[in-house]
Amino acid sequence: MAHHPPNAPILISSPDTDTLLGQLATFVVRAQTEAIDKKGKFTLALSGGSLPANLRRLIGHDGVKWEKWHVYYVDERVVPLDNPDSNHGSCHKHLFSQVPIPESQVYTIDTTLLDNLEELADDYETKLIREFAAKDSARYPVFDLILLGMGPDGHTASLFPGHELLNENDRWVAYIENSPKPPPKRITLTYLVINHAARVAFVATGKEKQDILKAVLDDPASDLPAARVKPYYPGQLYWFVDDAAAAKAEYVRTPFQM
Ligand SMILES: O=C(O)[C@H](O)[C@@H](O)[C@H](O)[C@H](O)COP(=O)(O)O
Repeated sequence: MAHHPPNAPILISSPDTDTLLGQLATFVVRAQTEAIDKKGKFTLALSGGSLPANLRRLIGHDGVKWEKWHVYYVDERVVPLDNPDSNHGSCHKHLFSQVPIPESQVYTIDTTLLDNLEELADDYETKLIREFAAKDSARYPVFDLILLGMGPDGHTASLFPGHELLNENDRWVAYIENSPKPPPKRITLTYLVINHAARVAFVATGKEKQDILKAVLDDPASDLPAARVKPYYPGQLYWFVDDAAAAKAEYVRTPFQM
């Protein structure tokens, strides 16, 4: 596949969390509707951290077709699904337990493999291959939407500054045993997957993200993990942030079209 340069990221900054979460929900529903119109389903990958709770405005939102959703995890902590650290556990608690999404369309890690990280990552990769590679002969999975968070060190997914996984150029799903953010054992989608998505959106709030957001958005040469998210054309990157997180960034803002 010939790769075109990435589109410039679109930064949407909201005065408060409520506005931000309402816009985020509208954005997700638009992506969903476009995907369903095109191919009858919506493929989505979700992060952990604050993201699952930040999707709460989707509950009861007009136009959500939960039965068409196919949900994967951007990264997952290698713990049982009912462990408080589990990203699936968090998504289940904040969202999926409250909406009619078919359980079989939420793709969790295989918890019989918790003691074998390599097999666990391979198994999750096989789930992606089943979803994406079987139907069209695409070389990479093309998610309709990938939702990311960013840590104050610039990490995203379980891709941490200076870590060897930043250069993973082969696997779609990789494992990490020494994550600096606990818990240490995780699996993560790699840039091969993230940068082939149709849309990628970061959600970042609060003043503890000010400096890192400036570093990522204002320096086109930044090689921080979050700055390496550059979806290939025609993929588009969005940043949904609040004014507290955006306070130091000079990057141009785009008003959200309701
Ligand atoms: O499983 C994880 O730990 C996440 O996927 C991670 O990449 C997260 O998105 C960031 O650390 C931001 O977390 P917050 O949104 O909570 O700041």
